[in-house]
Amino acid sequence: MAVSSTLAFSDSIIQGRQFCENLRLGSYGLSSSNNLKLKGREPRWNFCSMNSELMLARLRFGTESSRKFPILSSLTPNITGEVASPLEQRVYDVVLKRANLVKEHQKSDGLEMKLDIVLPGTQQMLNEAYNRCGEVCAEYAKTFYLGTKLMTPERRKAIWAIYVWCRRTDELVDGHNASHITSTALDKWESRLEDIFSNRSYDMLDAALSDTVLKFHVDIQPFKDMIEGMRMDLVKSRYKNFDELYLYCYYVAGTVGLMSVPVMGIAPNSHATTESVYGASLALGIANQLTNILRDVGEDARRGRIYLPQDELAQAGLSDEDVFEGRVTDRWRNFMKNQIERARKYFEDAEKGVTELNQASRWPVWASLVLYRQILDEIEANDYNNFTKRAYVPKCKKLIALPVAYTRALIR
Ligand SMILES: CC(C)=CCC/C(C)=C/CC/C(C)=C/CC/C(C)=C/COP(=O)(O)OP(=O)(O)O
Repeated sequence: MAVSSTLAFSDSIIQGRQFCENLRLGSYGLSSSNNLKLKGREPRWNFCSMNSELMLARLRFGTESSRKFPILSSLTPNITGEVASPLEQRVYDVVLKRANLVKEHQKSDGLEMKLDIVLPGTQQMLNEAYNRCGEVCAEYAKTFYLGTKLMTPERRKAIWAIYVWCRRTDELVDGHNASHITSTALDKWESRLEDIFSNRSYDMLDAALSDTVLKFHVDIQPFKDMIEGMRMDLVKSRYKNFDELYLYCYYVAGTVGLMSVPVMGIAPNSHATTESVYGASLALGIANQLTNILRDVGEDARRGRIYLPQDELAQAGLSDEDVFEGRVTDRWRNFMKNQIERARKYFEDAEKGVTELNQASRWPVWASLVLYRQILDEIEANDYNNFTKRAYVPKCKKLIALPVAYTRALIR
């Protein structure tokens, strides 16, 4: 099983690699220019920093998500006149749009899922494609895969297809061929994505995603935004403040939450607003990514990257050199405590949304939430040495977490 799924995924990576290679060589009719300036890109880089009081408040309370976005329910200025920063506002606009789209579709067809008439033969090919997506998911995200087994077959297959696309996208910048990847390659990946959404596929894994996005009315924007995150990763190795980091986390992980909600489905008896459920899914993506960043500080530093807010490092009396040297000092411990607190707040925001999902979708989400959050406990247990020690959740703790997650999934 492991071998065949590795092979299955290797195939897809090889196809992806071939695709990258073709892009590099310009054989898709594009020049292989390395020019990183992208059409329409500039406005995205117009990062606005927060005012210093707001930043201090953030540091004191750990996170702004619950304070400024009480599950993102309102963006009106609060009594002190604070509003979300333009970056967060922009991310939230995406959340609102996604939620409205879902509402419109629910009104128009009364179903979350569109049922299509499929030509004979196509269904068999699609089943094979979905099975391959399942194999990839089983190989690379074992626990999550296990959880998806509890979902309805249609939803489970759709989640696999989305997972595989995200994995392939990530492989472009993180995989073996990463050093060859240019923004032009990402432009081509994006136009391939547009083809997928217009029901034109390059390979069977694309075909599975095409089928999924049509059936579940999944919108293209979060997928495009994820590619934007990869573009960001190509050119950026420092983040001035949490605002910048937040946008990066949205691009590479918050988007996964937004892609998944239409498939996971909101419980029919839920009284929560669609926006709040999307907000929670975004929060889970952000929480996961922040945790991932905190776990991988040492590994990233060895690649010359620091995914930590530079201004907060400076306020803690730390510099890039401290991170590169990897000394665990009291300053570092204090800095880490604040970062962990912030990540936990995002997990808390996410929790409120999990209970609103369809019953069968809750377990995998709870399981991944509980397990990923435990990485933060392990960083603490390692006395904040995330330079040379990798925080991981031991198997026994994972095994305990699964029934806990299952029980939580039963409760509304
Ligand atoms: C909460 C609600 C309402 C819905 C849930 C919506 C979902 C599924 C959100 C999850 C988003 C998610 C899984 C984001 C990816 C985050 C992340 C950091 C993934 C890390 O992936 P790998 O790099 O493979 O991880 P490891 O390095 O730990 O193996």
